[in-house]
Amino acid sequence: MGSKAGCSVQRLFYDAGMTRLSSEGATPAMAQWFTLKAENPEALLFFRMGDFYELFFDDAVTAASALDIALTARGTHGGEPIAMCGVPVAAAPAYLARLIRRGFRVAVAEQTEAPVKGRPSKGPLARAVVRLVTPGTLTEDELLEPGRSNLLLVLAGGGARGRKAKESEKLGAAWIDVSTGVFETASLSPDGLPALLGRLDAAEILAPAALDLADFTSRRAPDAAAPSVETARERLAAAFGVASMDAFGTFSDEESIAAAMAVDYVRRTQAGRLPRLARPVTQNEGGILGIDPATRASLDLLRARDGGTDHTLFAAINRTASAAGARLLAEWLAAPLTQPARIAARQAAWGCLREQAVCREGLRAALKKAPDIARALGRLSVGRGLPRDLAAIRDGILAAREAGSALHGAGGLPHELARVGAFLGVAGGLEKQLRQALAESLPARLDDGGVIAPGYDAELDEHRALRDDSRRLIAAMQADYAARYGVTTLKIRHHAQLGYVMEVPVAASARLKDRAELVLRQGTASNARFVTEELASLNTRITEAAEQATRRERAVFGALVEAVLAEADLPPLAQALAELDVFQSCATLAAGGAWCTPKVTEDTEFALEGCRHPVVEAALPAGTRFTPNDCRLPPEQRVMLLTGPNMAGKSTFLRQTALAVILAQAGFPVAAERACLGVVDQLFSRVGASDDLARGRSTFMVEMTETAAILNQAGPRSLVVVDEIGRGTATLDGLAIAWGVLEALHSTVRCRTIFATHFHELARLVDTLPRLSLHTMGVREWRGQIVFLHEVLAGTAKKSWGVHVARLAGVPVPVVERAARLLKELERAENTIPEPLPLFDTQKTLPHPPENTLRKRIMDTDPDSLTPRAALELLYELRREAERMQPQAMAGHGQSSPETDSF
Ligand SMILES: Nc1ncnc2c1ncn2[C@@H]1O[C@H](COP(=O)(O)OP(=O)(O)OP(=O)(O)O)[C@@H](O)[C@H]1O
Repeated sequence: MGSKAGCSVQRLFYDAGMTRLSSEGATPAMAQWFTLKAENPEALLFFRMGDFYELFFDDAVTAASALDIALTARGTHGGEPIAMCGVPVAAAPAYLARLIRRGFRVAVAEQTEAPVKGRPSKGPLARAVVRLVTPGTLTEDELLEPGRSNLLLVLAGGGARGRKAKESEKLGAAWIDVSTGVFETASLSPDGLPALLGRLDAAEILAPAALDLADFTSRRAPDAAAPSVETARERLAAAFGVASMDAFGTFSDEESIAAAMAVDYVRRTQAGRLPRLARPVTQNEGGILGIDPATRASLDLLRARDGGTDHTLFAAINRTASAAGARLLAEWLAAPLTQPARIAARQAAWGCLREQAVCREGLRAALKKAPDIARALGRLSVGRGLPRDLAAIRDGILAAREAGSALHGAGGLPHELARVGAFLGVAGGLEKQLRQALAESLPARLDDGGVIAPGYDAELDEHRALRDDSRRLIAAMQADYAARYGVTTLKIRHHAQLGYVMEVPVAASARLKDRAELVLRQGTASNARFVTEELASLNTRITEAAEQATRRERAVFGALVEAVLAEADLPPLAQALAELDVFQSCATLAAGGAWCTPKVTEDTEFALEGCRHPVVEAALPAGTRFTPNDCRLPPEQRVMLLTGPNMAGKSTFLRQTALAVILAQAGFPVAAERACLGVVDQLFSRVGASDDLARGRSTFMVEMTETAAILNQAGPRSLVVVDEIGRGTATLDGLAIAWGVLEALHSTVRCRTIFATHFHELARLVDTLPRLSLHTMGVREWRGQIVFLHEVLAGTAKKSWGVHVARLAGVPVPVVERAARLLKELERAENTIPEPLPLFDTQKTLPHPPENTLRKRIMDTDPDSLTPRAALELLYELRREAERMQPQAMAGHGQSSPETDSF
């Protein structure tokens, strides 16, 4: 959602377009348009005219282009034609969805007054904006993804009141899912903002202009003024009908301001009506595993790097049976826990179901039938409820009861299951009432009639009988008139303006023109239409009966909605069903075999046995087996240096280790034979190149910024998995950087680390870094080719096999051959430097001047006192110096050979 393109179009359009227009000289209807547009300058205005929503001026130009619909003109304003386009009301949801997905906001202006028949109107019908549709405040099924939350996030602080954000300044965050009523808040430091943004993946973000939203900038909502903390607390208390917010917990000042702004924004988008919101729950920042956006992006948790959802961790583990269950699974996967006790409680819940196949199947069957109670409640609470939403509540309560019977068949339930199980039998009275009230076959909309079952409401039955009786009267009257006037083809029809009329063919009408009781009202080429006093009175009776039936049906529907909204047990029931679905999903996954229950502890152990990458495993071609690997990072060897050829499976190994942590701490099964993990507080994964050219940062700059973030933020309880640090720059600079980073992770940050690299020189660090272990990806050479074993073994890779991989990838043969020869040459040159490095021999390659300080340093160095690192550093300095002093000689390396010329 929220494409950058969409937003820039929008911004351009508001800046350049609307502000220069004046309503002077507008027709009354256009004056109305100007008023409504001025109230909603940041939105496209859908202006209801009959059966169409029309858009005018720049709104029309923008919408026509975004929706690929015809742009026309209607009348003039200020001497210029008024641009116009429109969408039929019946098709509006699909058009709205397209606009919202492109990041637009849409204000829907309806006619709030009905035209009165027979009374000419004095001016345009009254219109008002009844809804501001924005990406983060949706309730309609057509506009929402069933299995994903749709959040509005509001941030306060960090300059909310004109101050510049300071490192120490706390931010307040509040997020609401209008479609389900979820309302949560958090207080966080500015450092924690990227992780929160990545975790929530909000559809729309209201934030002070001073706050950098990085990759989420395109989801920014128009700025809004922040209230004072006193006003914020008063508004929140009023919204929830309590004397003070203290009743709900302790909220920081900024948290209260963010929460009040969120409530205000939602109220504004719903045209003054506040949807049913759960009371705000403050989230403890420390209770959730910190995963920054770059880590999320590199791990394909909920969305893959290609933007799809198929090849994701979520898709690999999802066995939920309901949309609400899928939403909660995604939420828990995005926010793994850090308290072993809470993790163990989730494990116990699904562990019990894994052992009880019959109960599990019963639950799945019941949950499959459970409609989305939370979203139905959300729509009903903002007055957009449909007949099917009431049916969803009825069927949801029933499905919950069925799930309850299946669950209680299991016996000896662990605490979490017993807790959710307690809600499954509630709201029986409401279910019975809805069962009696709703017709068997429901129309799509309330206005279509026939929602309430016959026999449920006596008054409604009475109006309906009268209305239906009148229909029988019409049939009788038609037969009577046909006989009386001797016209067998005579029909009594309803006409929009004339009401009921007697319609006869023109040929027969001549005979009737002298009948005094018949008044000719309309003639067409083929028919003549007459009215009579009898027909007029019938008209009144039928219209009144039908109107009364409609009114009464609406009232009964409204009363049912009230009853549903008053049922306090429904929101916890919906939550219980979702949780139960997540537990059964985990149990179903684990029961399929090959997934284990990890042991999550308070210490810093780390042992994965037979671990797999579930997404790579699922994508392997048929007949190919995934090779499981162990990963041990005990405190005494917590840093693993992993070398190995390209394509050997390093990235897969790194990612599967990070995914195992996420799954384990979300309380889910892990794709391994055994797992014992000391809880991780922050996870940093940098696997695979990325760049951010849109924000003016090169691949190397992104790599270094992310490396800096890891070194600044990681702590002893963190897990860092990094791949090819230093790859984006010159080899020697890259090696030097990788070297320094590895040392810092080992000795300063002291976190569990897997460091994958092609700089085999780093293996020498094992002599100086006591907690470093060396591992490599196994390969076998066979007839000049390499076979990847995908096994992680002790040791260091001898070479990178990059040229072989280039051949496999289809790089033209002459290039591969030339590369192979060059490689040999380079290796020979490298091998002329035996251990310990005889730096003194190379001095003769150095041109003098005698004042060359590097040369002097080399001359002064005692080779026996040289550590490998110091030796290497000197060597690299030496090489750089040589490059600088002998540009001509170095350039010779790049001269083309006959092979390359012929290529
Ligand atoms: N454990 C495994 N079992 C089976 N196949 C694997 C395994 N690990 C990786 N593969 C296969 O090998 C391919 C390459 O793996 P991966 O990208 O992890 O290699 P790499 O060493 O990181 O390569 P590079 O250094 O070029 O990035 C994967 O797409 C997958 O098909």
